Amino acid sequence: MAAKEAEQRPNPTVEIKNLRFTYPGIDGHPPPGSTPLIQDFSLSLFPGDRCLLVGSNGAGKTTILKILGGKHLVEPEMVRVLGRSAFHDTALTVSGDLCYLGGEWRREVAFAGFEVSFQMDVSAEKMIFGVAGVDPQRRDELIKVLSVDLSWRMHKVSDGQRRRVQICMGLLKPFKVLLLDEITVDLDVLARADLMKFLKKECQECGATIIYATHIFDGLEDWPSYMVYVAHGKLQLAMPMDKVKEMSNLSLMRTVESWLRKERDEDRRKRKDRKAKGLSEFENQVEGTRATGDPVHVASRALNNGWAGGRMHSTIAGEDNFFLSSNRVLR
Ligand SMILES: Nc1ncnc2c1ncn2[C@@H]1O[C@H](COP(=O)(O)OP(=O)(O)OP(=O)(O)O)[C@@H](O)[C@H]1O
Repeated sequence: MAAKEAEQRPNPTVEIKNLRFTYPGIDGHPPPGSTPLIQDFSLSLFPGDRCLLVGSNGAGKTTILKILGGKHLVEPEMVRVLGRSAFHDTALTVSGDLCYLGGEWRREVAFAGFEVSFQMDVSAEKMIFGVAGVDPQRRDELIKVLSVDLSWRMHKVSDGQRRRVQICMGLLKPFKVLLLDEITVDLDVLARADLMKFLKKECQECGATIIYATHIFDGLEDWPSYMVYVAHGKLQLAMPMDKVKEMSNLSLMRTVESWLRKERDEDRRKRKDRKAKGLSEFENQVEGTRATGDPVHVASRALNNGWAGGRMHSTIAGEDNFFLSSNRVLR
């Protein structure tokens, strides 16, 4: 009976097993004596899951999404997306099956593949219809969902209007796994609600899996089917939304707020204890960087501890990085 049930269960679309990840220092290697930023992180998600990824600033959400999006190198068995290694199997992203819309995308989609800036004197129509191989029905639906006016000139629109065009373009190709790193910041309440409704439908009707990292919980009460809470690069909680609701009778925002408050109080207490013992207040500080190494993995530098020459983009915020940016969302 159990075997039959296991047989009927779909394969996970996202599978993370004991993930460890360390950002390299300036020499391309983790600073000696440091500890991994992401540790002991395991998670399985299935077709149809709408996962909300929450955690305080610096918890590791973006890092996890980028690893899933194949932007950082990790051991292939640690992260599987649609049964494949996102970093090694570039066909996953090229086909559109795996789609990452996050910080880099916000800056780069402006010219990546289209060779035009999102702030050029070009119409929204030209931008959107310039994407080849798209189902016209899906395109029409997205234009409607995001209320894009095709006559908008991209150099004259507001940040939110530009964002709508950008999101529309990002979603034109159907995806099986979508990774969203807070892309709705500039959207008005209506645009955001309609977009989240569209994304929910993609999961329910097409079996897509979405992981959405956000700090904005307005109107999200009934959106997620699954919650993941991460703190200091470690998984604190991963459970279906029904279970979260059983655990807490507070609103989604208040629930998350209570977790973060508890985490902050605990951090403060630890810092106070360390200070009282004459130790440095902050743990894991190596040469002023939070990017820390793993002595065990130093031996396996073939995997480069996350550094992928030529593929890992700079995440250093600065004017130079935003020259052709579609907006000014700095991370
Ligand atoms: N390229 C990098 N090199 C070294 N450390 C980095 C790099 N990018 C991020 N970090 C560090 O990794 C930690 C996790 O960052 P990450 O961006 O994943 O957090 P986050 O949970 O997405 O935060 P936020 O909610 O503020 O977006 C932070 O302490 C950050 O300083």
